[in-house]
Amino acid sequence: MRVRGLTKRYGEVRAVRGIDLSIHPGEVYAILGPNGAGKSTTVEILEGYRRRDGGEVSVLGTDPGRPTRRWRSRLGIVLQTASDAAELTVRETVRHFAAYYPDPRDPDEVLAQVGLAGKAGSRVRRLSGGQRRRVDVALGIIGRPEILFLDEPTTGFDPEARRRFWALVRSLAGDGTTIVLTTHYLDEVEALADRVSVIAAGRVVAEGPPGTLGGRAAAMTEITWTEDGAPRTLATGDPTRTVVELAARFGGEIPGLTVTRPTLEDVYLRLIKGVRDE
Ligand SMILES: Nc1ncnc2c1ncn2[C@@H]1O[C@H](COP(=O)(O)OP(=O)(O)OP(=O)(O)O)[C@@H](O)[C@H]1O
Repeated sequence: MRVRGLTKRYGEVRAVRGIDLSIHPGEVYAILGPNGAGKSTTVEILEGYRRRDGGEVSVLGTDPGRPTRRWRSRLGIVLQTASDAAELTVRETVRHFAAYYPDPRDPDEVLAQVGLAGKAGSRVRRLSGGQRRRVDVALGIIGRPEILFLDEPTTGFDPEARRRFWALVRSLAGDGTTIVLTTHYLDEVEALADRVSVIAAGRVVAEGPPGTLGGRAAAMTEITWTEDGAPRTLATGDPTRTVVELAARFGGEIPGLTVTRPTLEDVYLRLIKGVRDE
């Protein structure tokens, strides 16, 4: 999947201002960014649901601006808003959608994968918000997509459902499905993404694996300890040496020692700070 110089405006709003992305087959790729950054617009253009103003886009070798039915059947999409709940049961709904695809997965297997086997006979309308979201995910994967787009997929999930969902994403990626994930949960990015791009004000401000995003691996580590009854803090790019020196000074145990590396959240907040919507 390749995007070069993508632009999109809505009247006066320049929602996407020249985005480049390369997403490799089988990769879990996360897109992070504040509300209104242009993530959904970008993803909807990739999905063939929104027209772009400029730039080049290729998804599975096709320009999403000229989508074909066959091409659409190779994509799985879980939109941000939950699907309308009809009077159908969960199993009926999933079976109904399976019929649209040339080589669908088994509906009951998919329901088990998303943790809805016990609700297969319930009407979708009667499900809780998080359970309905799982129906959306089931519909996203029923067609055995080569690329799965997940737009804030775990909103409303309880912690156990999120973990289960993460395992599902890993297993889909393990089977070779490319996953494009937009989310506001940084732990989700850390748990799942091979690479992440941070979009702010319609541009990519950083890209890389979560562990090294924005120079995270080399960023300053904060070391705190207690000395003469008072807390001490030191920021260092060489934490091991600092700890060794402190240990030598104290002749062993360092009182109250903590070593804190910057979290993905620290790095993310630094990256988007000061990006102006000019
Ligand atoms: N259909 C539309 N008509 C007019 N403006 C729009 C439309 N869709 C989005 N926008 C504007 O474009 C900008 C980018 O919106 P977009 O939905 O792509 O952001 P986002 O990064 O997905 O945000 P969120 O995290 O809130 O989902 C925002 O300023 C938004 O108000």
